Amino acid sequence: MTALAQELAATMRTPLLETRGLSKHYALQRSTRAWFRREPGEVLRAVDDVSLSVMPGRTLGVVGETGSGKSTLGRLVLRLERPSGGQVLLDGQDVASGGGAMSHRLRRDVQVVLQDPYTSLNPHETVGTAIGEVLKVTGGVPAADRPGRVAELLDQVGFPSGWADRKPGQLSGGGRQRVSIARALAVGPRLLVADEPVSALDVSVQAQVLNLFQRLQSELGLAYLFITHDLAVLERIADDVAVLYLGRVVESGPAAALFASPAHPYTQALLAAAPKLGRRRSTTSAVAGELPNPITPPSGCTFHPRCPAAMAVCREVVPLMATTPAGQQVACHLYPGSTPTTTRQPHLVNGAAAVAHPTPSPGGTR
Ligand SMILES: Nc1ncnc2c1ncn2[C@@H]1O[C@H](COP(=O)(O)OP(=O)(O)OP(=O)(O)O)[C@@H](O)[C@H]1O
Repeated sequence: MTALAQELAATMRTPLLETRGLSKHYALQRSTRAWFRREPGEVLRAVDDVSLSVMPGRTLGVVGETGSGKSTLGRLVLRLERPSGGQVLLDGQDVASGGGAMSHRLRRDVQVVLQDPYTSLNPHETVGTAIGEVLKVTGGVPAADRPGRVAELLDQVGFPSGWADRKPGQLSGGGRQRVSIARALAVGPRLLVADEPVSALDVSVQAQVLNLFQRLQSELGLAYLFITHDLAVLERIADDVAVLYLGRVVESGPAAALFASPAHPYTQALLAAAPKLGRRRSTTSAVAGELPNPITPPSGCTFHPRCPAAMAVCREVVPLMATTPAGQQVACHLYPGSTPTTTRQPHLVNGAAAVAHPTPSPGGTR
């Protein structure tokens, strides 16, 4: 193998983006603490010890009910919030210890597409101006070349170049989402963090925008961290999936294995309730029982009060990640390897220090 081929092979094995034991714990306000009878120092664990990786050119889907920590995870990856613990790595390098150069690289390499592009688009500005502004700020494209580059970007997202003169109000929801994708592409990213990018769209338009994401991935080699509450969307677009419940990953693995044989009872319930893409379903919880208050999470496995397979151990002990025969990682006492040995149990009562981590799977998530 030539040196170049070896370097290329190593690049393909290194995750573009990785989180290791990433956590975000929010301090509780004094009044909230008093109301819920929590002690000073107790926190809301929005994201708790999450380890994931996104390989170049692949899509990692993150799914979970409202309040499971998906958006917080996205903000942590984008460094819009500081983590309480753990690391975010870009090409294997810790972004927190990489100084200004690393922050600059993160801003260039990782861009975001949000659910509601209206909030980020100026209603008085034309589409062309909105995209041109990004080219101006990020540099690299001389002023004279910007209109041509804007036309190219509009073409890439499926717009006629004549639409550069339109304003956001003259576009449909799908059209505005295309503009926000074009703006993200203007920076030249390698990864898009897409936070519920199709949730606000009509079902017919959802499919078109997902097609666009897929086409851009194959044309530009983009990777996606695709955040959604809707498993049907991930079935269409994800290579790997991580399922979040109350801030923790309960199952992850290759999408094909996870959809064929979901291992965790929570994933099974989400999947049973998920419609096929193209049929609208309510955004209220699809899983029996209510999502517990994250300020007072259940002990042991936090899913146990809603779990049809709950056992006594589930009320007491936080499950470790185990590997299923099909290759998923799952944190559930139903699987050998998830229940820690008695010598380790003192560390594993919910709310205590970090739980041991599995080693990365070659599939991209863990
Ligand atoms: N700035 C904050 N301060 C305190 N708590 C927060 C803050 N941001 C988020 N949370 C809490 O963290 C938890 C996770 O919220 P997050 O928005 O990440 O979930 P989500 O899965 O994205 O939900 P949704 O689908 O509704 O956006 C929730 O309990 C939320 O109330």
